[in-house]
Amino acid sequence: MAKPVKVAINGAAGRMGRELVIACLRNEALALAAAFEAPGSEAIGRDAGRLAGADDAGVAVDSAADRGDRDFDVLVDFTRPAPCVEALGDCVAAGAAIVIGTTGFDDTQLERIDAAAERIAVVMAPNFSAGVNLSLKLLEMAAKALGDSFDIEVLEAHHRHKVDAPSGTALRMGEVLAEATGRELSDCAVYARQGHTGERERGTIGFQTLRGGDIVGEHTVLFAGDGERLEITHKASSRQTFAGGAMRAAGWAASRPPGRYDMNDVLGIAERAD
Ligand SMILES: NC(=O)C1=CN([C@@H]2O[C@H](COP(=O)(O)OP(=O)(O)OC[C@H]3O[C@@H](n4cnc5c(N)ncnc54)[C@H](OP(=O)(O)O)[C@@H]3O)[C@@H](O)[C@H]2O)C=CC1
Ligand SMILES: O=C(O)C1=N[C@H](C(=O)O)C[C@H](O)C1
Repeated sequence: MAKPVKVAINGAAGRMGRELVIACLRNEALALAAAFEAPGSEAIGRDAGRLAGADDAGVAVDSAADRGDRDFDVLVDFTRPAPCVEALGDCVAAGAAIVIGTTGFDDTQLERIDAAAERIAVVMAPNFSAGVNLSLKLLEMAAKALGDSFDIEVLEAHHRHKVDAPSGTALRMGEVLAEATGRELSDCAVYARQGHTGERERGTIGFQTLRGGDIVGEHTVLFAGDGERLEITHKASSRQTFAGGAMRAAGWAASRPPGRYDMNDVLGIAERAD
């Protein structure tokens, strides 16, 4: 049997971090090798499995400042843009791959990720669920088929703790929709409406953001035409769907050459639908 892939989890005490620890412990092809938290976090020193509500994992949470001293094949990061970018240097130095689930990066941070992908395998996706990644293909097909006679709106809803808006998934959906209809998202996105807005401008893609309670993550793309409308919806009801997908990506990434990959590469549905 092949040796298990050594996985480290950055942000191990977070909402996703705890789910990632559980998903890693459940996956026989993977071994939890390390877990990191922000320097000064009260989670440091605690067992990562216990912290996640599972059995003892035999892995104590370390400070991210000590990451360079630990041995792992893949780092899985669901934190914030700044700590994620900070972790890239350690991954490059160790020759380890990175799986990035964090969302909300600015252009400079994205350039740092692209630069790291020249040295190591980087799998980055704003959503690691199989359903959302399949929906990106469906959206591409629908946008191409319906053309600009249908108005497109992207609606997303998340829990009250989410700090970035629109969600990374909604923005990715917007990019796919814009590309499928020969546009740049930056030229056609409308992120807010208030007051006397005038009529809806043809060819724009609107985004609506809802925040509240414990909503795990819901996305709907509305294609509104004359006399009919099509809605494509994905609803996540458990963070394990993201965590399981991220662990699948970690196992896949460990043996990949340097490059920037996404979840459709992992799932083997990377070709664009024509
Ligand atoms: N791609 C996908 O499928 C999904 C992506 N996400 C994304 O994942 C990210 C995290 O979401 P969520 O788990 O809800 O957020 P949380 O705030 O619950 O978790 C983030 C964790 O990262 C920790 N952290 C902060 N700084 C560092 C550091 N320097 N080193 C290591 N860890 C650090 C935080 O610690 P502290 O609280 O002490 O600051 C916290 O424990 C978000 O960007 C979200 O959009 C979420 C779900 C699915
Ligand atoms: O912050 C979250 O929780 C989520 N974030 C991701 C995003 O921004 O798209 C994915 C998921 O919907 C949950």
